[in-house]
Amino acid sequence: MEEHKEKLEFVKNHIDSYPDFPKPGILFRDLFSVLRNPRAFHALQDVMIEHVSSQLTPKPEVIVALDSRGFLLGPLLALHFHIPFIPIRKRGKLPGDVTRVSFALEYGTDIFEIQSLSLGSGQNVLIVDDLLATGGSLNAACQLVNQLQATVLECLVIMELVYLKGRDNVKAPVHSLIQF
Ligand SMILES: O=P(O)(O)OC[C@H]1O[C@H](OP(=O)(O)OP(=O)(O)O)[C@H](O)[C@@H]1O
Ligand SMILES: Nc1ncnc2[nH]cnc12
Repeated sequence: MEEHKEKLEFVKNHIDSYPDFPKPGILFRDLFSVLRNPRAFHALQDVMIEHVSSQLTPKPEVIVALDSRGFLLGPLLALHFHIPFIPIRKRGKLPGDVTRVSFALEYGTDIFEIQSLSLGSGQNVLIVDDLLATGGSLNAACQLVNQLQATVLECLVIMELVYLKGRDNVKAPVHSLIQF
């Protein structure tokens, strides 16, 4: 437990912050500054795996992650737990039959898509992303999972911008490892 906290603190200390990026008024929290440091990236992987192993029941059957920074994280869990990795992508990037939803961002609007054959009815899904801001992205992801008749066990994010109250907009349990 102490070790878990120390690893989280270590990761937090490696998150760089950029005021007024990409727009005035946004304080951008940069996941890439963690990935740049192999010890910090490893600590991040450890705390994600520990969370799923010790705090999440039932266990996920599928990892779904969000375009694009979620793609750096979801596969770490999918490989570790030997379960499928499924992407949710911004519009027009996925081939075949897709299920679609539009949503609002902290700085704009967008459309998310998932391949319709990628989830089975009743599957337990863990959704992974780097950051929770307004919650628009994660809630859209939950809608897509639900449209395919699967169940969102939890949305796991590395960083939560608590002051934006984004978790109130997500109709599924949210767990954040680091809060700002
Ligand atoms: O809680 P929200 O207000 O929805 O914002 C959070 C989302 O915003 C960022 O992605 P972005 O859309 O900037 O895309 P990127 O990962 O491709 O940079 C971030 O990686 C989350 O996915
Ligand atoms: N403040 C922020 N920092 C990094 N990514 C974000 N996505 C939405 N808001 C963000």
